[in-house]
Amino acid sequence: MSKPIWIKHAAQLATLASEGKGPRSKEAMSELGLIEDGSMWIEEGMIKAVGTTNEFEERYADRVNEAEVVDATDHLVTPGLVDPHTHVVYGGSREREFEMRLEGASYMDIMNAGGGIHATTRMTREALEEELIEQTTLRLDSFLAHGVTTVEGKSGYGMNLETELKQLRVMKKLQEQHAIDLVPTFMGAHAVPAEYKGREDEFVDQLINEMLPVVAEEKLAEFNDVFCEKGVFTPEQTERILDAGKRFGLIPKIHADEIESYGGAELAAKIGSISAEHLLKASDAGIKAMAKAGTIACLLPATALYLREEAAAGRKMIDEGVAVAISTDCNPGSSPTTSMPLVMNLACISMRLTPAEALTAATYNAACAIKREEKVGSLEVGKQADIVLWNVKNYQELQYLFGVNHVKAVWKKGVKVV
Ligand SMILES: N=CN[C@@H](CCC(=O)O)C(=O)O
Ligand SMILES: [Zn+2]
Repeated sequence: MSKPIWIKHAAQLATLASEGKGPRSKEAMSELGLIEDGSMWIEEGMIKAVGTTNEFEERYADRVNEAEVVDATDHLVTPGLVDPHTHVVYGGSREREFEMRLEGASYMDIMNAGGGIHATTRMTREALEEELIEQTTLRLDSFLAHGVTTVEGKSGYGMNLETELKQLRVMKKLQEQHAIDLVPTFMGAHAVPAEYKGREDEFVDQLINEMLPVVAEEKLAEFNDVFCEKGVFTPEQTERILDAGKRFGLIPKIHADEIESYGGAELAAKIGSISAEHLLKASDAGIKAMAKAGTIACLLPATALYLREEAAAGRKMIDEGVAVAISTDCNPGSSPTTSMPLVMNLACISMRLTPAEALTAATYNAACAIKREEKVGSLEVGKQADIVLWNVKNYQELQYLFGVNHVKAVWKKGVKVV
């Protein structure tokens, strides 16, 4: 049995204590449950107590010798960050497209010419399972180094049964092998594969009748996501796919209104999608509908920056009552990054979230977007000891000193991994 850990004298402990209340919106996004000169007691991978160091000196006076003591003087301590939207399992890379976009080509031009998602699909179909495991492990290591302890991952670079299953099985294996918790999403509807060009509805039928049943039968995914975008899947096709997924117990998510305003936010609200992703071009009516339905907005400011597009209206969404989460969108085309700290910085700079809101969006609300709020996303008794010790004194400094990785140490389920 490992020693208990006592993290003491934290300059600031941002607990995000939420008492299971569910996604935070409006003012609740600013409530970080701060404790100054904070302490935490960790045992068997779980958080056993959270409070001030003063309280702990008395409470644990007779156990201090058995514990490993971590002095967090002058350091901020937060929950492990949660990334609720990634495409982390893929083959190959697309640096040439980066150059092409700088030369003037658009994301959709490249995709329609057989590049983009189609290029990664070809490379992922060709890759051996072991190669995908090796490449994805490096990305997950990098996530951990940036303070991220839980990552959602999507399939969607197969778009045939064989490769979709290969991606999902890679995630299952990595969930067993890697310290990070991986949450799997089926995204067979990421694009219409080249071999189905002009026969889009046939592909939707295949997805519903042949892929979804196997994914569900093998319990390889918890969520079902669709790229609802002009020229990809229509709102009607999206609804059919997500409805079918629901019948197999898969929870809907939608890539909505990324490139054009297409009714994606409205659809997410209408069908009870847990979240809608991107939302760069979401309409005002869509934002209002999401607030009313309690749909979480999963915003991806690094993607907007990388595509040189204006970021989503994060400030407005919060003011309208939408619960906002943020994510890297880690993928080989529109956001090849694993840095959630950078994403928090960008959430402030390009979407005008406050530093406190950005931290909530990257922890508790992110956990809610992947239904992990009972285990991670806040520092509360009974939760997993997923904890980050930062080289800054407070949460404002974390967002202010931007573009730098301030991680000093990371514990995953009570084990020091960084
Ligand atoms: N927009 C759709 N899917 C991904 C990008 C995938 C890719 O370009 O490979 C996204 O969320 O940004
Ligand atoms: Zn995505």
